[in-house]
Amino acid sequence: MKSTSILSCQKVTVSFDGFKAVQDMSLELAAGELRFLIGPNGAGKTTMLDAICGKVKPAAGSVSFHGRKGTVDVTRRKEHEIAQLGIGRKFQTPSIFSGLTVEENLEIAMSQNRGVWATLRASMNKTDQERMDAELELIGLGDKKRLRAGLLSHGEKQWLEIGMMLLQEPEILLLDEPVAGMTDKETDKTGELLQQIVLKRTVVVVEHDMEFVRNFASKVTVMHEGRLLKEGSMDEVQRDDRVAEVYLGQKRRDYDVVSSSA
Ligand SMILES: Nc1ncnc2c1ncn2[C@@H]1O[C@H](COP(=O)(O)OP(=O)(O)OP(=O)(O)O)[C@@H](O)[C@H]1O
Repeated sequence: MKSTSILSCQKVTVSFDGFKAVQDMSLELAAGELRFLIGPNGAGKTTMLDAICGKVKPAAGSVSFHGRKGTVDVTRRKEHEIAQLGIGRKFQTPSIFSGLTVEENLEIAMSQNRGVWATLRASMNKTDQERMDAELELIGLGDKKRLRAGLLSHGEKQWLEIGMMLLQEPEILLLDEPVAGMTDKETDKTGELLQQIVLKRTVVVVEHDMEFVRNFASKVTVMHEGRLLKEGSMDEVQRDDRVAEVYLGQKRRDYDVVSSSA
């Protein structure tokens, strides 16, 4: 039973010039869960991830990370410190080095974790090589490790970036629309990859692709106008009239997908 809390956000409010993009939002994550954060455009999903990774500072509320190094009040730390503590953030556009090979990209990610040591060591040792091979296998790019990253498909680039993040050993991974622009096959592979990742880590995914959410989510958090609207299984969320209403008002297409399987 995975029930140890790894992140606790209490009544978080984020304001931009007086406009509350996130308001009184609470979110509790258990270690090892794959949580989906959904809601219509402008609901505050991305801003909530920003508050967790320190990109924005809440005007009110608390964000406590119960990581390997004990409990940390994230709102008091800088973004790079939070990343080092174990909260990794992936944005929509992959930030990889296109001119370098897949393997070289992963090598750089691994050395970033190590700081000074990496610059002192010219080549990877056996343990590093094994970690790298395991990561390549996990992200499904083993046979493309010598290919220049710029030549990968859109989906493969996203997986490479996820692999790079994993080599930095985050305890929580925050992903913003990871399957946007992917083919159906790539989307399914991404879902399977996330299921593998949560065997060791906790993942939060902001997502608009409802079919993807339905296929891979166990617990879903719905936001609307900066607030928590509903939390529960996809079935519970799909049956909720208020959820249907906000999707009807703002995103007819998403709602149709949600309701068609309810
Ligand atoms: N830096 C900012 N300055 C001012 N307003 C902002 C800023 N960032 C976000 N907002 C506003 O806050 C609200 C929430 O935005 P946010 O991007 O968090 O929503 P979202 O749920 O992720 O939306 P989407 O699904 O469209 O990406 C929106 O109204 C947005 O315009």
